[in-house]
Amino acid sequence: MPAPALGPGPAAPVPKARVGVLISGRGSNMAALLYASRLAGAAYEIVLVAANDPAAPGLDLARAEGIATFAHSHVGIRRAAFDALIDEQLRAAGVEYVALAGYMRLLSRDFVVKWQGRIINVHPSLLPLYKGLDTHERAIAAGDREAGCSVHIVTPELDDGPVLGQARVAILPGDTPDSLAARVLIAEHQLYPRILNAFVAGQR
Ligand SMILES: Nc1nc2c(c(=O)[nH]1)N[C@@H](CN(C=O)c1ccc(C(=O)N[C@@H](CCC(=O)O)C(=O)O)cc1)CN2
Ligand SMILES: NCC(=O)N[C@@H]1O[C@H](COP(=O)([O-])[O-])[C@@H](O)[C@H]1O
Repeated sequence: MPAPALGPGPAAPVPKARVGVLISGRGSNMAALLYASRLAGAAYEIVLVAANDPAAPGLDLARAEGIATFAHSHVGIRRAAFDALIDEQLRAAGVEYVALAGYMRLLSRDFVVKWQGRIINVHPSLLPLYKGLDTHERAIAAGDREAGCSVHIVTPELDDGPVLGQARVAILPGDTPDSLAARVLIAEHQLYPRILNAFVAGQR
């Protein structure tokens, strides 16, 4: 009796997309991306967390979780030169996609063009409403009934790229910018990992 023909065998695992996260502060969105990347079936892994402030608390969290980090102050360095420093670190780490997570620096055109189509950002408003900073103050001052967050493609213009996903959050009577920000942050932590996963999976 001839031995049964061996099938092709188990498919080779699809390598996970290598993601670099840029932060400036506490890094709660970075943490949400990191923990989601460890769930079964995640299409990405975080291979570097970089910050423009060596004192960013998110760096301690990343290091404690075994993620490589890079930090350098941007103060006194021309924007394009600083971005080139970040770019060098991202490429050295083999990063394929960049996720901005509370990164509070406008990126230079040269940097964005180099990463165009592979760099996304989470923004605390329902774009195109309230690009830039102080989004919750502005929504409350305008008397809006709802706020929220957006994940968008990063382009050279500020918060102007195509929106990949949004989550809406009701503005409650008596809301302050801080109380609203706290609820929008919950929505960000749910939206961002889902969008990043779909984004990298759709390009594999
Ligand atoms: N070229 C781009 N760069 C960045 C984008 C983008 O869409 N295109 N998104 C921002 C994220 N962001 C809001 O979501 C944002 C970050 C920073 C600023 C800003 O005005 N920064 C000042 C410094 C402010 C400070 O240090 O407190 C600056 O860079 O001079 C606005 C919006 C990330 N970058
Ligand atoms: N314009 C960029 C911007 O305002 N980003 C916002 O900064 C916070 C960072 O929190 P985190 O460091 O805990 O992720 C987040 O709410 C993010 O949407």
